[in-house]
Amino acid sequence: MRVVVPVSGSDPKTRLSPVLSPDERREFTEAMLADVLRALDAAGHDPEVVSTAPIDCDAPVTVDDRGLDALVNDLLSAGPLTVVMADLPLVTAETVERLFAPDADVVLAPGLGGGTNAFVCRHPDFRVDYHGASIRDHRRIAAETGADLAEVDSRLLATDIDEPADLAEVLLHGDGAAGEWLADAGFELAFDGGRVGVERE
Ligand SMILES: Nc1nc2c(ncn2[C@@H]2O[C@H](COP(=O)(O)OP(=O)(O)OP(=O)(O)O)[C@@H](O)[C@H]2O)c(=O)[nH]1
Ligand SMILES: C[C@H](OP(=O)(O)O)C(=O)O
Repeated sequence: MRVVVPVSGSDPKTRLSPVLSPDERREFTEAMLADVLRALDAAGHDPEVVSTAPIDCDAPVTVDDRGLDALVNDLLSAGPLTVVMADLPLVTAETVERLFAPDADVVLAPGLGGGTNAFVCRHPDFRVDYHGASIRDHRRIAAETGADLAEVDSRLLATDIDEPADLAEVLLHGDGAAGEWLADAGFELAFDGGRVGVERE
């Protein structure tokens, strides 16, 4: 099965702009991507990266500036496909194996906040509609196409790093390149009585 990791390579992770400069957002994106590729590789897959701009990583890269829906739906029309987002630095080989375990036409991995962090598709008619609460749209599309559906209940796969507060999850649980990058950049956990946050030296 083809395993694709889409990456926004030119101006990634704009929601992290309050805490990271444009160059830092690109570097941090590469670090998260390295963690995702390492997990896929350790689970026995040969991931390909499709990025909107050239990006440094340990996998074949295709540069394609289409938006997510146009890109992924084109790939889906060519046959079975797995998509794993690039902003999931907590993903491990074991969680990747859980994504591939169900023998369903479509397997969805929901993300925090309503997105779809990964999917496996073995059905010819399933298509994606990202953004907004895409997990709901993808459940609906799977039902409309008659595909049988499974979902993976995994905190590690669900934790996409979108907003500054999400960086705490990487410092708390990440043991790869993204956590190392944040520590080198001076990020630390911050405790102020509510959920643990981050602060920068
Ligand atoms: N190839 C490709 N990948 C994309 C595109 N938009 C987002 N991605 C990737 O899809 C995943 C989920 O996207 P988002 O969480 O919105 O990431 P983002 O676009 O870098 O972040 P924001 O600018 O904060 O929305 C990440 O792995 C992105 O790198 C796109 O237009 N093309
Ligand atoms: C691409 C989008 O990502 P989010 O913005 O939810 O992280 C989605 O999963 O629909």
